[in-house]
Amino acid sequence: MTDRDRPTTETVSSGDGTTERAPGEDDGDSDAPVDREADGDEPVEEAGDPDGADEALVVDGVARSFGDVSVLSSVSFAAQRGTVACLVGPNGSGKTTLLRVVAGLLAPDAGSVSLPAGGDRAVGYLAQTPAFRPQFTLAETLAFYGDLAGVDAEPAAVLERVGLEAVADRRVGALSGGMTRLFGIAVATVGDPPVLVLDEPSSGLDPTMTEHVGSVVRGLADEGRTVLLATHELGTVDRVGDTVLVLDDGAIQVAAPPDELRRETGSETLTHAVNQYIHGEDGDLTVRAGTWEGTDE
Ligand SMILES: Nc1ncnc2c1ncn2[C@@H]1O[C@H](COP(=O)(O)OP(=O)(O)OP(=O)(O)O)[C@@H](O)[C@H]1O
Repeated sequence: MTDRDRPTTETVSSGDGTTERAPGEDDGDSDAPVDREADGDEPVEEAGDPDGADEALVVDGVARSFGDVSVLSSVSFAAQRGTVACLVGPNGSGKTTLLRVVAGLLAPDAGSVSLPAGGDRAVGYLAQTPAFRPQFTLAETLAFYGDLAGVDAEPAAVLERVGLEAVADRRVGALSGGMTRLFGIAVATVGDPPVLVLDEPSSGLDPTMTEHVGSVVRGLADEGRTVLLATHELGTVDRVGDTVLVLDDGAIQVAAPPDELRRETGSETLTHAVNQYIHGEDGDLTVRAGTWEGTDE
């Protein structure tokens, strides 16, 4: 039995005003790996239901506000081991907020997140705009994040996961945009967490690199990890996603495989299908003009 097979879960309960917990978090978009176990301030529960062991990630009734603005009112879903769950929704619908709650960077006001306890870390996180020190090499950067998380960084193995093993000694500042994003994914896998949370891993990349990043993400899931990613690229969702989670109005409006969404809505494109679940501000089931950027390209 591997670490990942262990039928234990870590449950992060509702926030009730507790502080945010990520080491090194600064402006709310830190790419620092999360080390829940080293924090030692979160309850860890044994899973009561071994039959549910395939449900690697369970989000139950998560709510989160900023001041008097409610962003997430009640978000619930489960994701299985070895799958890619794609979180889509209009700009400002709360995707990043939800990912940060799942990654343990932001405490929920209510609800819970359950993660498998296998591996040295429960969850790895790629921020929407990861920032690395440009003068450090990839290997040095991985060692830094390994130290931060209290795990063996294993630079060679980690870089091999994303196909960057040949450039371990290159400075991060000399990487292309696509390679930097791949490196960010690699950093998220330090400590081999069973759950990866990736915020728009291929936004702004050219089509070839977008496809490559998608393949890397798919491969990470096929090895048994659970991937939760936020994206506006519905082509990527179609290629690599097992489940589409449509977030709008503070809740998951639908959770289903891409094909099923198209079938259920009688849609030819995934964009059209997803839009059927997004509420306009006037309550119509239409896309909010100017805020939905989903494409099927
Ligand atoms: N730290 C914060 N303080 C106050 N408001 C915040 C904070 N973080 C996010 N918000 C607000 O929460 C809402 C949701 O933001 P979030 O970034 O989660 O949306 P998103 O779906 O990821 O957007 P996008 O698709 O544009 O990346 C926005 O109105 C945003 O302004």
